[in-house]
Amino acid sequence: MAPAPIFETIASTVEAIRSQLPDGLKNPRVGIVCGSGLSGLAASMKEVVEVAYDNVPGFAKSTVPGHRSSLAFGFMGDNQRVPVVAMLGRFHPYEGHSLSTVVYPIRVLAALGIKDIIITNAAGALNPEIKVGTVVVVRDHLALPGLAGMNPLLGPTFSSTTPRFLPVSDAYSPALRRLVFLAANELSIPWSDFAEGTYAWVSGPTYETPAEGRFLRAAGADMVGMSTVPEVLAAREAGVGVLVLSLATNMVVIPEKYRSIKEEVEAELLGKKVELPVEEVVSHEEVLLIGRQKGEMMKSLVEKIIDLIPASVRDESQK
Ligand SMILES: O=P(O)(O)O[C@H]1O[C@H](CO)[C@@H](O)[C@H]1O
Ligand code: HPA
Repeated sequence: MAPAPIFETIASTVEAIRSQLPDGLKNPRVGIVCGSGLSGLAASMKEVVEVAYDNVPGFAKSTVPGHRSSLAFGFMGDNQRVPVVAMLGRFHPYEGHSLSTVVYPIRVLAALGIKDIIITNAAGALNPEIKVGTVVVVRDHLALPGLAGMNPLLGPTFSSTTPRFLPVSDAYSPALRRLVFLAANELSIPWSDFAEGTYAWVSGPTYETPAEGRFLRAAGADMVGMSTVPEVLAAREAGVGVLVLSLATNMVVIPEKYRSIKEEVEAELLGKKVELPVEEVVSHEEVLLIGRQKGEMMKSLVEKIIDLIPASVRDESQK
């Protein structure tokens, strides 16, 4: 038997999810994707109902430390009571998930009715002016796997109304990006904690070599990570407004000059004292640590942004 078209599968997933929710939460307006170590973003939600990915047909399980595997539904906002859904844990291709599995939850969230999505991630900073702990409001991306043939939208179009050729030059909503800075101002978060930039998507799971880091920087990227872009593409395909917040959890190791083992050995042979450089490497533990340190600020920020999304804007499907 031919597999069911993807939108039919999604419709049955949506039905399965809604059957586990009270009426007020069946139609969330805003989606949130929690990046590595950022599952606490959903902690300010009220009247939370958690649905484990195990109980959602078509959802995989996240295998990455710092990612949980459930959807949290609840209300957010001080001024408004906005029904939201947060993905506590995402899927990455490097875990062995296909791109269609990676974007499946986004398509489901869109079918549940979200109008906007706030996608967060932990990422390495390529731009030396971006310090660890900075929140980078993403305004563009460089999808290396996508350019090389790994695009989640490859294949038959999602539905008869889905555009075959999706423009993505406008993928990152200026209206939503603006709200980040208004929210930061209201919360008195120092302006210096924010930057704007381009996110490079790489497949991972290896972190970058110095040459790769230099290459991405030269190509115009400010940040690099192993997620997000497939989700952005699926969200835009569904007409959902996208905001991406990248937390700089580490500097990508790009030494100004290579250590010369040849010179070191030569100096040693000549009896000279050799200062050995400290070799830096990135670790996922470091990534999670910064996520934990900045988690509270990110949580307040996301909550405030959701509060600031005017109902009129929230209910427009295209921005
Ligand atoms: O992008 P998120 O899921 O936040 O996680 C980032 O952190 C992990 C590497 O430390 C990678 O998965 C990278 O993409
Ligand atoms: N490179 C790629 N992905 C990442 C990094 C990095 O330095 N930090 C967190 N995710």
